[in-house]
Amino acid sequence: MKVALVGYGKMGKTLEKILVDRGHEVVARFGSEGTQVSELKKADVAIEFSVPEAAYGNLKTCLESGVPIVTGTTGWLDRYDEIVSLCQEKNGGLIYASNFSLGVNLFFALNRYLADLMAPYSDYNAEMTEIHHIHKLDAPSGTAISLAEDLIKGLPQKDKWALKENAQSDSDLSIEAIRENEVPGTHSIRYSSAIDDIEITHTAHNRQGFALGAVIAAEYLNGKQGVYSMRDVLNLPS
Ligand SMILES: NC(=O)C1=CN([C@@H]2O[C@H](COP(=O)(O)OP(=O)(O)OC[C@H]3O[C@@H](n4cnc5c(N)ncnc54)[C@H](OP(=O)(O)O)[C@@H]3O)[C@@H](O)[C@H]2O)C=CC1
Ligand SMILES: O=C(O)C1=N[C@H](C(=O)O)C[C@H](O)C1
Repeated sequence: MKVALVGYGKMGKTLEKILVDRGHEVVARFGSEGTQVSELKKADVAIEFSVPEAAYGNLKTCLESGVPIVTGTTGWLDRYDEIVSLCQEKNGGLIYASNFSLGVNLFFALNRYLADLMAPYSDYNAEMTEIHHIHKLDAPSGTAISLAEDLIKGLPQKDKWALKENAQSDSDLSIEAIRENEVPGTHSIRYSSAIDDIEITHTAHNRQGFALGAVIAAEYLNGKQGVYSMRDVLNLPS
């Protein structure tokens, strides 16, 4: 598979190693100078990990150039529906995931299960903490938002999420976003009562899992049209 890397920072470089190990060829690399359509078109699939303000434009260019795209950039999701419509209009291919690692996708399922289990027990209050490296531009993380949206669907006590400093009522799911050293990504969900706490945590040790998952997603998308998720790629139950 010929791959264009749109965004060639920490993730782009980790992706390149995994792509080469799996027998793929990186035919183009783009950074903050932006994409070049003639180079982009050499790829079977583009993998986009850039910055929140550039993601929408990059995805639009890929879809308009007929290049299917796997994107993991976070912080641009207010425009997700526009990109899905463009993908459908162009008969393109798209996979977005706030987190591509197998471990986090299993953790998503565990979070949904736990929220359903806790729904009748209003003595427990749910809260979330995410910890990332100091270079991260967005807060809360895309993964925390995915976890929060799933939790709110299952737990009647919460109706929206808010960063801890903005949380106003008991029905807000508080998300504490901590920025610390070079932490790759840690997410915890805690149910606290006066009697005890129940807590689940996913800790990434490095970026390998994110990058491997994105490469597996690109292998899945190659030659397909449509909008897919990591649940499709990993064949996980909905
Ligand atoms: N979904 C997931 O599983 C994961 C998602 N992420 C997300 O991926 C994104 C990137 O993370 P990371 O690699 O750590 O970040 P980095 O800051 O290390 O890299 C970002 C890269 O994007 C480039 N860039 C800036 N503007 C553009 C543009 N207009 N077009 C193309 N590239 C551009 C930068 O270029 P230059 O070097 O020239 O400045 C840089 O190389 C973040 O949003 C992060 O949250 C991260 C890990 C996992
Ligand atoms: O910026 C990062 O590094 C990460 N971003 C993603 C997110 O916002 O959830 C995924 C992972 O946690 C690492």
